Amino acid sequence: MSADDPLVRVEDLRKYFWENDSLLDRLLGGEPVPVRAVDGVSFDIDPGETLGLVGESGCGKSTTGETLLRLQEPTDGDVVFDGESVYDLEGDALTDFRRGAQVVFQDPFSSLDPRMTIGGIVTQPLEIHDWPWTDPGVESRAELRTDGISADIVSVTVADDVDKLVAPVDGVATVHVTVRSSDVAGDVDPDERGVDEADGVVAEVAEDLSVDVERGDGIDVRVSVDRSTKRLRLDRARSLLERVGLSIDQLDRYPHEFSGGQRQRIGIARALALEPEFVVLDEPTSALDVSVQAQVLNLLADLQAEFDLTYLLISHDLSVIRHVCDRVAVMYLGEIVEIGPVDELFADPKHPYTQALLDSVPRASTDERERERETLSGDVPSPRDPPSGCRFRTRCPKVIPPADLEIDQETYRELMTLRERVESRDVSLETVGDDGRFALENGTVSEADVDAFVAALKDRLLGTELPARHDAVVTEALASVAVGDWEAAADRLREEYESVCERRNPALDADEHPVACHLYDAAERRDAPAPEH
Ligand SMILES: Nc1ncnc2c1ncn2[C@@H]1O[C@H](COP(=O)(O)OP(=O)(O)OP(=O)(O)O)[C@@H](O)[C@H]1O
Repeated sequence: MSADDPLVRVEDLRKYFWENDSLLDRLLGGEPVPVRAVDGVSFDIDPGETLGLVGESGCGKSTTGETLLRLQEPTDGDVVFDGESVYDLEGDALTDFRRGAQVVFQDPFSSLDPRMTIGGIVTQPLEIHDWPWTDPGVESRAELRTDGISADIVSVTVADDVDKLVAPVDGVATVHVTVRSSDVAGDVDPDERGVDEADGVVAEVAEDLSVDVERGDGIDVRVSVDRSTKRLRLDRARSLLERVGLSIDQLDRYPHEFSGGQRQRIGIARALALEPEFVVLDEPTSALDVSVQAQVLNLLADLQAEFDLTYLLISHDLSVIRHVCDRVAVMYLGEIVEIGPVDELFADPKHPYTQALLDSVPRASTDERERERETLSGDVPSPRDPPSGCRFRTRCPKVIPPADLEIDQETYRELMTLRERVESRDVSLETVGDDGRFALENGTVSEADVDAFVAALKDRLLGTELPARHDAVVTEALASVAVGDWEAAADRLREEYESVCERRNPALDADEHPVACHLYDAAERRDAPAPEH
């Protein structure tokens, strides 16, 4: 892996779920229909970077995080971590990946085992991964400094297993030893680990190791790890808890004795226990009080700087993303629709979905406040049966009308919603008109009633009066509905109003700040309203 390579590369990742097919589906014997939770997602995360993944609930964010950590097996695609395909890893290489890539879950209440003490929770990954590790191939070495004593008479022995506590560089674990005469060293606490005094000589070791000094013909210094494995693990848990802002005398307490924010700190300490390079933060602050959220986000930022961490931050909350991320990927129904640097994406959101999401966040600047406001209405469609073409088109306030259709966006949106309802037969004919005015037989009104029925139906389904041309098309389509021919109605409306957005799924363009929307592809832009917002 070269210095410019991303730490994580996600390539056309797909994760489909089949297991939720209902009994009815199975009885009807149709082909199983998968939930396409993640449907062809690609992005990179550079070392030290925080990439945000944002979108409404159910868009596939958590499934993306879990699949790229190999907590779920992918349906297709690849994830390359540190230059190697995650799904090809086996044995030690897989164990190393499990150590190096960790997760912090949303809910600190359910992600901590209530029967375990905090000490047990934070030391558990250390036990599972048999920490501390020592490698017989690693050479142990001392770097000696002396003060008031000649280095020639000092001999230092370093135990082979100091790599348990000293990270080796290029196969060498180096410990830093200082030997001074007591005159220059001043007072020494003999109980402190890492310091020893004998016959007017003080030896100190900079790392978290033990040191013994003896004076005979010369000065003999021995550096070792003199604690049991259990002790080392508890010491590490203590220092981690301290680092995340908890008191070290809380090791024997249970999760229910802590607040939500403290529990999330415990979850973070657990995730960092094995010194990972990469952490997926899945809604790390969503379950917390607003007052605590910023503290936890600041802690995560401090830890990232201190330990060179790379983050994927999953959140539905754009204000959290803005606070922490370098870049952000916007996800809708299993796909990435826009990805770019966080400042650019907030100042100049391109995709109508991103624009709509941003409209739900309080504005920071007047410029942004003055942007045309669009609201995001309706629910995310089912990932079992996503809309054809652009998946956002059923809710998009900027869906592109056919080129020859002179129509304002509001009217077009209304007609597209009408089409959706006709296509899914989501119109109750029984309740049209005044009570009992129209008698329906087999879902059909009598021929004499068709005109009145269509007028009443139009009143019900449309908020505004349509221009004559469109009124004629809708009247024709609804007349088919009145006689039970839903297919003819749907065909008539499609023939007139079909959008490029439903014919083709736009791909992310190759821009610095890529977006997947037909408003931005050159061919469509000629016909479409300008994409400004
Ligand atoms: N094990 C599963 N079996 C079947 N469907 C699943 C499974 N896990 C997730 N899904 C479905 O996959 C889609 C994506 O879910 P996912 O949890 O990844 O979305 P999300 O964006 O993280 O939402 P949230 O913020 O609510 O967790 C949803 O429709 C969800 O119901």
